[in-house]
Amino acid sequence: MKAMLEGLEYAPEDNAAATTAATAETVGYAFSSDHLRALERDGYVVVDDLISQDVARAAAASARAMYDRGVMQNLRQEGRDDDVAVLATSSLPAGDEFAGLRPCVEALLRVPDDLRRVVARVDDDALGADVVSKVRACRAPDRLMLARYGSESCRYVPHLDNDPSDDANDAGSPGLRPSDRVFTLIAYLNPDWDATRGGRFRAYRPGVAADAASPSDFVDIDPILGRVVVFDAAKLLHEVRPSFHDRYAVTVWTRGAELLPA
Ligand SMILES: O=C(O)CCC(=O)C(=O)O
Ligand SMILES: [Fe+2]
Repeated sequence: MKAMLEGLEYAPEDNAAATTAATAETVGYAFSSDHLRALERDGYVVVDDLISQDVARAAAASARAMYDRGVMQNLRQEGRDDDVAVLATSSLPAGDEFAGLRPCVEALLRVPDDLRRVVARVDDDALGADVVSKVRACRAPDRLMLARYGSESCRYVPHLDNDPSDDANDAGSPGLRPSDRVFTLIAYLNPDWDATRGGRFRAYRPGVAADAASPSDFVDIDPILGRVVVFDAAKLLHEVRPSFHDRYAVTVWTRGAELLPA
């Protein structure tokens, strides 16, 4: 197992700027000011062209291999049924069967720099102060989470990823606490997903309580291959609806700049 988890020597903080610069010529930037306006207005934005289908497919195969190897575990947290593996971005699992994760993770780790580029290009007045300050503050983290929801109606009840009213919000080491989360980035890794499989990501409108919500109070998003959802970790109430098929995703929580090592 140790050999399997050996590092790939990928340093996200250094690498983010370099890889963004290197790929900008060929792939362009995934985010525009419209994405940031949606993020501000709705608390979330869906981006379908950040990760190519090939990259997502390779990541999906590696995620499945991780599960098959028994690396993912249920956290026994009330309200969530997923099995997860928390991985250091600097030491993604080595070996061919896991290599597919890396390009997908790299794409997610570039997002903070990409968002800052958008903010730098756009007039501040055109964007809200809250989203601008969060984009300026957010940084690529040094951990990511791989999650699998099984087919037995596995779900995650409505919650905030950064919830000050939760006793556990400040638990953990600096940089890894829920309270450190700024934006949540989730890449879905599910080829051939269709509505009969359930497992939708439900995003509630701002200010709505989940137990009093009517259908016009939320949007359901299919976890299709290569789709990325970006949302405000402290603002967007969300859930995973019961899933009737294996459902994989990789999650990155961008964190505040003040938490970066000097
Ligand atoms: O996989 C998803 O769609 C969301 C999962 C989630 O909300 C979480 O892990 O906090
Ligand atoms: Fe969540």
